[in-house]
Amino acid sequence: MLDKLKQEVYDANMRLPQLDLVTFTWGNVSGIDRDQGLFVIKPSGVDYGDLKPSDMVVVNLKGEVVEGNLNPSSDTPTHTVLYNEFPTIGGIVHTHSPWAVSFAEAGIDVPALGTTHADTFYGDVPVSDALTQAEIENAYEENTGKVIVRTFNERHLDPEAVPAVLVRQHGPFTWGATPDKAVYNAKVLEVVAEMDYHALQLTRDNCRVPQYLLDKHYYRKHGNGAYYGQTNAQSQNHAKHQ
Ligand SMILES: O=C(CO)[C@@H](O)[C@@H](O)COP(=O)(O)O
Repeated sequence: MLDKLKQEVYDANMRLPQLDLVTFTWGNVSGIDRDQGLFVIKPSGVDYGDLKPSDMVVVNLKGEVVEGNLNPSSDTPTHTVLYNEFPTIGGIVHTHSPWAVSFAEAGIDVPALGTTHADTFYGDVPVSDALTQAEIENAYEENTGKVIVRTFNERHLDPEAVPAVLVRQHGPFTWGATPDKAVYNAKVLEVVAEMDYHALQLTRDNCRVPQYLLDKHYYRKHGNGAYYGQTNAQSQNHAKHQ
């Protein structure tokens, strides 16, 4: 079942250690088949070096395992909430990448300070509220998803325009149209978090990007007016002549 998606999610999971986004077994990637209402996620606690595509666990949108011999990621309830509440996303990543986690632990948004940020995130990457003791002691991972959704609703954020969040005292979740895009967004978040940390060490002045620069860089790569990179035809033609 869903062998192609399992391979895609496996490949995306393997990019986490390749991109230095995870230590040990921390982190996980999932991907969804919206037509079937099923998603595929990394099994819990399995070392990336021991992982196989057939180890991926298939889960429905109620969070129930429908196929797989291994336990799904402990964060499966969080992914379940996000797939239900953010209907356009196709893949989700959770990591403990250190620069993003530093902002999550400090309770600080990753601010939009430059074009590197603006190319991927249309504004600050928000930090959520801390989960309450009750939210932690009961249905913790599901409540983690609910706190993420609450953060976006309360701050009137579009999850497509800002495909990332910092769960306070925990770490980043990112998402995208595909598992691979969610991994890309996770790496960009880690890189801009490190850049922001240093910029904020160098100056206490307001060094946020102005709206017009944010617009230029974000919409240059996203939306109908996007013109960054190559058209599909140009890319296919280029690939043919490799
Ligand atoms: O956040 C944490 C641990 O704090 C988990 O996401 C991480 O260890 C990965 O757990 P899984 O192996 O996916 O169950």
